[in-house]
Amino acid sequence: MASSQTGDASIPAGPHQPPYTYSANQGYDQPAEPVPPALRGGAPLDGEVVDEDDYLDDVFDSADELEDDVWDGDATDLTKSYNRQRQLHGNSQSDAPAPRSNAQKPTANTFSSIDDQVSALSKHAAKIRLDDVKQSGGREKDKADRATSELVLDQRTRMILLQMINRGVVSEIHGAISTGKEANVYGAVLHLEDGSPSIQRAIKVYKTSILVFKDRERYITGEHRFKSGSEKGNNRKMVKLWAEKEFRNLRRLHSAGIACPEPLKLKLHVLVMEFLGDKRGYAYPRLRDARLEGEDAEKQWRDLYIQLLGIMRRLYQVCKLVHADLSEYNILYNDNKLYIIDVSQSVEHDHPRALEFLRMDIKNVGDYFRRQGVDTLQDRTIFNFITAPDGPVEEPALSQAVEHLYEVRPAAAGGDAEAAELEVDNEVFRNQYIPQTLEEVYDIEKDAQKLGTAQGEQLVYRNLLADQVVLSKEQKVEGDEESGSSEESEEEGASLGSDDSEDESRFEKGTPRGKRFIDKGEKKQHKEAVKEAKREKRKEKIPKSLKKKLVASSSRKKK
Ligand SMILES: Nc1ncnc2c1ncn2[C@@H]1O[C@H](COP(=O)(O)OP(=O)(O)OP(=O)(O)O)[C@@H](O)[C@H]1O
Ligand SMILES: [Mg+2]
Repeated sequence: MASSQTGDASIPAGPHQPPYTYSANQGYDQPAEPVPPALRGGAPLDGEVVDEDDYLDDVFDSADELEDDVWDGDATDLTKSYNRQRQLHGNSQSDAPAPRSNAQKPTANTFSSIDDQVSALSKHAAKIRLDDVKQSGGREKDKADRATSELVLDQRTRMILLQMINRGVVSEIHGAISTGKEANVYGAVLHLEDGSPSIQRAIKVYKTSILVFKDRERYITGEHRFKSGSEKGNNRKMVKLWAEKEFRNLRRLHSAGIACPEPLKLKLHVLVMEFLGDKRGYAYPRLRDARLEGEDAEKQWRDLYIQLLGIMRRLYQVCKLVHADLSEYNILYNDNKLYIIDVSQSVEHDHPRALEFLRMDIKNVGDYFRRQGVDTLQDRTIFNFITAPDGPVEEPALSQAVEHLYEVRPAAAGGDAEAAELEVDNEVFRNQYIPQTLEEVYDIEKDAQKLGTAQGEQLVYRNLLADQVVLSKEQKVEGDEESGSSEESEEEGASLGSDDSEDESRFEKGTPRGKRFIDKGEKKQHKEAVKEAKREKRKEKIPKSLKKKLVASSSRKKK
């Protein structure tokens, strides 16, 4: 039981307990502060099983932290960061003598023990004020007076938050913007030294409870970034991966210019990101709670719908992601603009179930906007719009392309009949077969021949067939024959920590070679040759585990 951590006796005894605490840049200037109960007493929540030995180890290990590039220069310079924080939060109010400065550059190891680090952080304890809740008008009132138990942090989380304060990522943490099954989101603020206006931030804390991860399985199975499998059964590791996934996905969205919170800092299961809301700390409403006012509300809804379809295409084509939980709950709204959030479950577009998730996203979006009175397009039309390799990925061309879809859609009967027709087609589309793997698509060569005919139009995944799957595979093999070097693109094992760019080139459209049109016998022969070539290649292949080790040993470098 972790509560045993309250008593000193339960903490594995160090070789020697110094009477004074040494803190970086402060020297042995103060007797070790007793750790307030608020810090030491917090039992792990969520039914987490605790291994006492390493309960806080990873919190104080900076090896696996992620930050956005913006923070790189700053936050890795601990001296600078520490001094800044000391000025900001530390000793200005206390009567203690000015701390001695230390010319040596401190590192994480400067601290003599985790215990000391805990004490050192305790001075920030008062800056976490979770009962200070800001609620924007649209949200349900009952959420405002949440049970305090929901707001109690387990000790690891509290330590991470204190560390974030200590490092100047945020200065204070306020109440929860949202408490959910899987995560709580807190509002935070960063006060700046130069007196410029404070910056609001949002902190998403993933819960480590076992129950809530049940339905995560389907997103993970087939996701190569989770391939190692060893994570299964270890909640803390899973949650960490989950947070990391959200961080990386947000980074992809952000760099693709899709409106979303900019990810700033990640430590284990705690993610600090840009706050989407006003200067006073009120978060933008979810699209679900958005109130569009004015006489042109109808047009505003339609514009938002078109904006969202553009975002979905951009997400798919540029970020190579499917959101996989897109709905009015995971989109924030402000001033005619939509912000995409909650991308921890988003999958790569080559995830075995990516197309299924995309279809589900399209349904949710369509259903919601229809309820707002928007004349929506058919699910099938949108699916094709999003997955078609050709076409724009930038505004305003994206919106124009959607407008074009309205223009060219078959004339419908109008009124109820039209609605019924749309309903039927959507229903058919939603039940249509979507291959689970792209291999399945490749095998169905007959489908390739259907393309360009009326039958081909009915294929849900025709855009993938057209010149991505069939051609890219053949091209790849041809490339192999020429250069003998593209084995890498066959690799699925891009680890979670690796750059995904290699992956993303996989579906890039190349120049068509017309292989689909050669005669059947020749095609079969070609296929055999390809298989043989692959077999040969495999013999020389370095095992993935070895490769990883080699890469790790030659390029392991912390950010
Ligand atoms: N960057 C942000 N700025 C402002 N508000 C945010 C931000 N991120 C999240 N929120 C608020 O927190 C809520 C929950 O966030 P999110 O959807 O990411 O969590 P979640 O994974 O759905 O959590 P759960 O499933 O446990 O409810 C959002 O609906 C939004 O109101
Ligand atoms: Mg959500």
